[in-house]
Amino acid sequence: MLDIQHVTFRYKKQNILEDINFSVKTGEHVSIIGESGSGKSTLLKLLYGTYDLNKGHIYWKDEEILGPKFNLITGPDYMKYVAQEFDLMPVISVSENIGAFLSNFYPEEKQERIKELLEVVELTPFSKTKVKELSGGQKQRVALARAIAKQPEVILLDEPFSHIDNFKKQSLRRNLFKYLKKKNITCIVATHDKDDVLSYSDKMIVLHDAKIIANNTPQYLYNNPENKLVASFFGEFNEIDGEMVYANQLKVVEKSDVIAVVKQSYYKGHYFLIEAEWNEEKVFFEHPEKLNLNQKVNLLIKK
Ligand SMILES: Nc1ncnc2c1ncn2[C@@H]1O[C@H](COP(=O)(O)OP(=O)(O)OP(=O)(O)O)[C@@H](O)[C@H]1O
Repeated sequence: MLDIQHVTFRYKKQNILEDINFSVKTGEHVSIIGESGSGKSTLLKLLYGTYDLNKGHIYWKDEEILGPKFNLITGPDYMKYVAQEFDLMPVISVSENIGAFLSNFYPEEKQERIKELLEVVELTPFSKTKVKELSGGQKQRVALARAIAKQPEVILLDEPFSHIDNFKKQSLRRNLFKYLKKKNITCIVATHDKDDVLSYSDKMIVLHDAKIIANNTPQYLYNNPENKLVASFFGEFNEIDGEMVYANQLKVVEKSDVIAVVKQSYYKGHYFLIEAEWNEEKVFFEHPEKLNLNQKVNLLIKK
């Protein structure tokens, strides 16, 4: 178990993280979300032992994770951290980068392992390409493969698919997260992308104003978004009488007391997102067809 106890951290005078407490069981997949600058990357760096804590403790099993005051080399050997800037060797090939930390005493096993990892990140055709000749997204995939090459007990991923195009992202995400679950690797992901969270995370931690404001399963937080920050992570929403109502929970009906005036229809593929005005406020709802400007519609919440 990874145990984070009363962690407080500041870069200069301002607390970036304040009294942070949570635990992650072995093999669990946890997402850290929050606005830009809320401290997600900093938290991953603290888990990796990059900085000394101002207060608190971090343990993996019975071992305390300590910062540079106590360790010459950052990062325990059972942990891997894939930062937003990947630290690869540009003039050697993709395969050589992935295999860089694998033992040369077992050359056949090493080649087998590299082959398996190339398949996980879908880079088999690039195995002999020099890393400096790859695109940003391809480099990110090499960094991910390299991080899991030696099978860490814990992997920390900072925006792991940020450079990867939508064509590849879905399958890569499935491959990687399935692989980590199969190998029982504990995984902590800092992300802005709900698709990283909804189908894969056991828990989701929300950071705001240096604190954890929610820590629960994605299903629970989706169904009970207590505040705007959580609701906005999952999609377009309205605040109606203090309650968060997703755009897909607001329906056009024959009769209701809520009469809104359509202002805009946005094409979204299998539906339109409609922006309308009600009581001089904007409301958003989903509708199967485009609606006309200034058309009046009756709305009802249906959860
Ligand atoms: N090395 C540093 N020195 C001083 N302040 C820093 C340093 N790194 C980050 N910060 C500040 O700490 C805060 C948290 O930054 P952090 O990178 O952890 O946020 P984040 O949630 O990961 O953001 P993003 O989603 O944009 O990646 C920000 O206000 C940032 O400016």
